[in-house]
Amino acid sequence: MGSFCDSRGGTFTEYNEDIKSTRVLYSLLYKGLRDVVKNQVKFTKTIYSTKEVSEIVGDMTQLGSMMAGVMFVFAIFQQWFPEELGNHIESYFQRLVGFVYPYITIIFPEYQVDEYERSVAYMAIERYLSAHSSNGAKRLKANVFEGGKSVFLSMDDDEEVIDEFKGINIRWSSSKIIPQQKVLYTSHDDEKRYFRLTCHRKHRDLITKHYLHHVIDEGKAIAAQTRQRKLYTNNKRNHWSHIVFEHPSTFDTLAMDPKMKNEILNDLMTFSKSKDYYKKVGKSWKRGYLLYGPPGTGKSSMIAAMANFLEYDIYDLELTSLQDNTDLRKLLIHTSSQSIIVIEDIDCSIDLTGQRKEKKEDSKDQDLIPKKEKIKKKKGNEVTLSGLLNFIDGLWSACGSERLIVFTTNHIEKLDPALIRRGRMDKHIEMSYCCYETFKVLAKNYLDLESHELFATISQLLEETNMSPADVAENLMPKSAQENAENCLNSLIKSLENAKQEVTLKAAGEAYKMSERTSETIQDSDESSDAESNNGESSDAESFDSDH
Ligand SMILES: Nc1ncnc2c1ncn2[C@@H]1O[C@H](COP(=O)(O)OP(=O)(O)OP(=O)(O)O)[C@@H](O)[C@H]1O
Ligand SMILES: [Mg+2]
Repeated sequence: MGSFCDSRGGTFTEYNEDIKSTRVLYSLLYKGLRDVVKNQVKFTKTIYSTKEVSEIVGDMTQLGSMMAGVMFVFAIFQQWFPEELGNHIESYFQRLVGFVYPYITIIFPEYQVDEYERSVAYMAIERYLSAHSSNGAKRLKANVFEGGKSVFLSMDDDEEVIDEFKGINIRWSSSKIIPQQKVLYTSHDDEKRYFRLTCHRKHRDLITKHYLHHVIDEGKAIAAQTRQRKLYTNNKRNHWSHIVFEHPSTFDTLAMDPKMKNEILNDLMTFSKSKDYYKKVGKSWKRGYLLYGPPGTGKSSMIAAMANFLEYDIYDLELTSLQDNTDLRKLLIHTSSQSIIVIEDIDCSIDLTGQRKEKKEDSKDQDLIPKKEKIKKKKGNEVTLSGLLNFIDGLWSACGSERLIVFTTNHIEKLDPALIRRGRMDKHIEMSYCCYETFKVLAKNYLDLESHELFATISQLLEETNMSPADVAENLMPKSAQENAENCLNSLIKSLENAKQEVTLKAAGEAYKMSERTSETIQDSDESSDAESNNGESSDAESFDSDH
């Protein structure tokens, strides 16, 4: 703590002992300040004479008391003055200002009224200003992407820049409104940002008819070029939080049957170009994919490959953290177009497996079954099947466009038919165990091998075992710099032989159990037939006796 000399030579620490209350502190500080100013500060040369300094201090005191008086009157005025009268006076005042003030201002809020999504205009202006005039701004905000490779600079709050368009100067400023209600802290979601455009009113037409379109079109073009794809996930406050999405999986690295791969690529390509077609047939522009198959067969990798192929964002929806269907709808509204909404392992997300009452065989349409019933809930989870069905294919599915909805599961048999019927899950894709075609793609990707004498053995073994592409990939990955392609192929053959042995043992075990069961049944049936025959003999003897 710095020491502070006053006329009595005391130091700041002495003030410490006397402090009783803030009032005392203020008067001490005021006295200290007056002493310092009056007695001329020791380490600066004399600027004013003592007489002048005391005049200044005197004026300052008068000024201070005058300001206090004005503040007091203003507070009373604000408190008691009738509001509507105040509004009238204010509107007349605004008009008066309008006559003398030659500029117009246009405000662009970050969120439109009652909108969940950021306004397109705001985002386009943000992009435009960051590219065009952020070099004029003195305070900038930096968003770093791709691990620092790309930095997006935008104007900081309360900053101002001048843009020039067809010879006229347009002033842009950015600001934010802090919520009125007293909150402990304002999170990002509470602050409402806006851009303000100011220009001379004689350029009104040029601005509204040409300049704004130019800004928004150019901002969208810049956004498309520098688009950072994002991976979103729903957080505890039922908002989407995101990270930059960078996943290496593509359809080239995805090992699967080439015919099936092409079919999926064509399906995706057709979907992304069918905006008018979906409009013509009256369907919302979305498509459902159900990826099912054993663990480690590439379902999640397929989703990443789809997103990279279409350049879509991914919304990874964790159903278990939702409270109810409203949360589900709210999240859906917040998703942007050109995105994939993913629910992984849908069979164990919430209890959707067979929670419907046993259906009578003759029930015509699955959808007639009452969907309102609540599913046995995990603690606090009120998301219902009907909520999910509407999410996929109901009225709510129409909000937003160009969107894929992807479910993955290891157990398709557990899922409710209504959930995966066409129109909801339009395309069902089975990701299966590794076959020879899949193996060849993995060998090419992992070992740069297109053929090898060991391939024939591997092909034979793959037919006799069920090994997932994940396990095959693990074997093909060199574990040290010394391991070459042949070592990896041999390690794969070894694993396949072990898997084959397990399959044989398992089959043998099943066969043994089966034979056990049959011999037991044979034994039982022998015993029962013996018993029957004994019964038969005794009853014959009885009847013989009675006849004779
Ligand atoms: N068909 C495949 N082609 C290429 N790599 C694959 C394939 N299947 C699995 N893999 C590899 O195995 C790992 C696991 O794959 P992935 O996560 O996609 O499996 P999954 O089907 O989603 O499994 P789970 O059902 O357990 O979620 C990934 O690192 C991926 O590289
Ligand atoms: Mg997965």
